[in-house]
Amino acid sequence: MRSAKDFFRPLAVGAPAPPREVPFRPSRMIHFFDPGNEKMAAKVPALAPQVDVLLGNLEDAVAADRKEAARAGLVSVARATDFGATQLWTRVNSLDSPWALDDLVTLVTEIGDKLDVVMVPKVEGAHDIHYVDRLLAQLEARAGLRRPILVHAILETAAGVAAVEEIAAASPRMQGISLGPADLAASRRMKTTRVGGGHPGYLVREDPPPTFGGGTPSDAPRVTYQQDLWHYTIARMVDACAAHDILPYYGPFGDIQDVTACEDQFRNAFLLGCVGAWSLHPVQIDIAKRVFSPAPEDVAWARQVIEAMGDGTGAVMIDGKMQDDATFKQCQVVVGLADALAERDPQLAASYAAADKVARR
Ligand SMILES: CC(=O)SCCNC(=O)CCNC(=O)[C@H](O)C(C)(C)COP(=O)(O)OP(=O)(O)OC[C@H]1O[C@@H](n2cnc3c(N)ncnc32)[C@H](O)[C@@H]1OP(=O)(O)O
Ligand SMILES: O=CC(=O)O
Ligand SMILES: [Mg+2]
Repeated sequence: MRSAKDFFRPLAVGAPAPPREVPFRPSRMIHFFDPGNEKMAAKVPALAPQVDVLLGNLEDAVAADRKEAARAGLVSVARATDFGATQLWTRVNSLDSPWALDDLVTLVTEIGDKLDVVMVPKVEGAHDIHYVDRLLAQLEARAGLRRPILVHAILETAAGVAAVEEIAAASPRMQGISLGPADLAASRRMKTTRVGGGHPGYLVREDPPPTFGGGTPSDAPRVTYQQDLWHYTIARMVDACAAHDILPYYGPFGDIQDVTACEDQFRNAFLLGCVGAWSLHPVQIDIAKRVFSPAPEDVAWARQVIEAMGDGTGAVMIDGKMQDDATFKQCQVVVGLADALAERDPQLAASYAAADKVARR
């Protein structure tokens, strides 16, 4: 067992020191592109200023005979592009595939200085993170990197969900976790055929009207409510991430044309504590930006509560609602996120300032 003191020592001689905390950088959308698809890769320089994170995907959705081309494509697009403040991530192939080792060796060696985060799919337990952790340290030392590359796990196997707390705690490199609803559905043997979102068959139905005195049951229609297939897993992932000070994300929403349901899925994740989601297609970028930035009127309200609460203790009434230490802390979360995002997004900063002005009238 590693001692607590070892935790922050490099795992290879000459590797950079592991991070002590996850630096806050906006990551409202992790935008996926296939670096082996020349048309898509050509859009990367123009996409960079529009997104928080660009992710060169090497795993699922890249055909087996295109794996090498995707890896080589990512090396050339990373070398040729100035990403500015936008983060560059990659999703490597899963650790049980024949490509994962070459993905890590090539990418850290060739473009390690540009890579912020490596997303690891199908993580089943802390042992998977330990493997990547040590390998990254060796490769960083060999490449002479000064900054450690962070690790992001996808929660998309039943074993991974059962071990989510130990995965979150497995390394100081852990940056966050994304829900992978498509693979998770397969791993759990769910009977869906979708990438995220709900299912009309997963519902509750209101009771039939009571038949007092043994009358004939009514055949009047009964309202049904579609339920959220992902609530349990997202909530569990959020708790594991919050407990270990790393960041939770919703993953992919595959029905690209259903922008309304995509927005709903993203918003549910945001309200439950997630900081971002994946965008698979350009149309999902603005949805994520809108949803994962606190709404200007909510920020203005939160500032009002913080101001009224003074040192954050006690209780006050605002507009008929009781506020106390706990709502003060919730409001600090909202304002803290808004301020951090506004620092890098002038348009958002302006909309927060405008809402604040209206609220103070
Ligand atoms: C379960 C999981 O693992 S999810 C993660 C893995 N999946 C992915 O990464 C999928 C990424 N996305 C894609 O591959 C594509 O968006 C697809 C296949 C879903 C749809 O692609 P298309 O059929 O080309 O979509 P569409 O015709 O609407 O594209 C419009 C334009 O946007 C471009 N585009 C589409 N997706 C992207 C993207 N992710 N990034 C950049 N540009 C894109 C297309 O190249 C096209 O460009 P053009 O107008 O110059 O021709
Ligand atoms: O990789 C993502 C998923 O949903 O599977
Ligand atoms: Mg998957």
